[in-house]
Amino acid sequence: MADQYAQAGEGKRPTEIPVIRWEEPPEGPVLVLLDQTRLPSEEVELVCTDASALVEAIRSLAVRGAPLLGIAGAYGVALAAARGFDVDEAATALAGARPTAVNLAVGVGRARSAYAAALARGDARRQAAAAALAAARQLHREDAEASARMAGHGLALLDELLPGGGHRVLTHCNSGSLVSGGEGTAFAVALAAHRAGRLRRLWVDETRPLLQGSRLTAYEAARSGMAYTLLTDNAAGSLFAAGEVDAVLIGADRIAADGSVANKVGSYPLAVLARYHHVPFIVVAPVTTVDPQTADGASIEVEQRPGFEVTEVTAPQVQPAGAGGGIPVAPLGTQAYNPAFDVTPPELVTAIVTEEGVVSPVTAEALARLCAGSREAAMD
Ligand SMILES: CSC[C@@H](O)[C@@H](O)C(=O)COP(=O)(O)O
Repeated sequence: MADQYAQAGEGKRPTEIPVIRWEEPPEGPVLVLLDQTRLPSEEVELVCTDASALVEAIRSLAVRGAPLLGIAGAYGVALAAARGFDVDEAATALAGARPTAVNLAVGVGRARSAYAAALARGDARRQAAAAALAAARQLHREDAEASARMAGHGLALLDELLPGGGHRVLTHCNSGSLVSGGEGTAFAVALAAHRAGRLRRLWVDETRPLLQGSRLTAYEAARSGMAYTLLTDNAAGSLFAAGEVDAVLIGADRIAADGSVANKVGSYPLAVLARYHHVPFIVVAPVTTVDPQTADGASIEVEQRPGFEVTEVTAPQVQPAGAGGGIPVAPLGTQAYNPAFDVTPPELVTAIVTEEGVVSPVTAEALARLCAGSREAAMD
């Protein structure tokens, strides 16, 4: 089956411009983002001069994906501080821009605490702003390191679970370098397998309604030179039934204390399919995505997105037609159910791979031990 699919790409960098960067032109500091809503057609930068522009970029998914949201949130606080805005107000707006990915609140909290601690020890506002920026840069570096370590642990796990090699991996949404300071979470594992010569194929779910799979993951896969194939989300069942999937690799937006995993809507059905077909369902996420304050899956707030994302197809090239500015694909006035995420219970998750190691089987106790170990290491 594999031979009929075309292989694209020749090992290029994932994008020509960085996904996020801080700059200090003479007019004042700015946060420059790769506008992910414009991919794959074009790589366009979005320049944020204040936190409210960043809040809008987060809501519109110009910047997205749990780890990157954390990094962006931290830089957003630094931006507000550097430009003399009310830092608490900016931090509250940023942390609330999207509710499900816990990394956003974690990143905002890290920079805000650094700012507050600097003021508390008597630093001037300018120095406190520098402390917030240092915290954002630190988080950015840590995420890159975590990403490399997750890739190593994840590949070792794949090799252990699938000793025959030639892995055929299915992924959903986008979890590569577009969501990270490094090469990402789940996608980074697939990339490590590709580089080690052990990835036979990456199956890429298109990920309706906003197409993070086809627009972003396929983009990254093509540029990496790996063998990949795009499928509609509803084709996954027949792919499993045909015996073409050896493992599922996905990221996470929030992992509750009991091991329930919130990720892009469509992840839970894949977990059910994987269980039925005896295929490992592996979640790859940094420890910052584990939220000990959220007890279980039912306590995770799932972001509800506007219905027009389902009732219209949008693209930068099309002229406004419906409420969201896209081409209607449903009768005008149709109501849509559009949760951005779903929650997979821990019993359907084979393993959670973090930079600190692998949790399998997934239990509240094992997760708590992992998080406690990571906190201790951070304090050393
Ligand atoms: C490390 S990526 C994990 C998740 O953030 C990713 O799978 C995802 O669901 C992103 O959703 P998005 O709505 O595009 O921000």
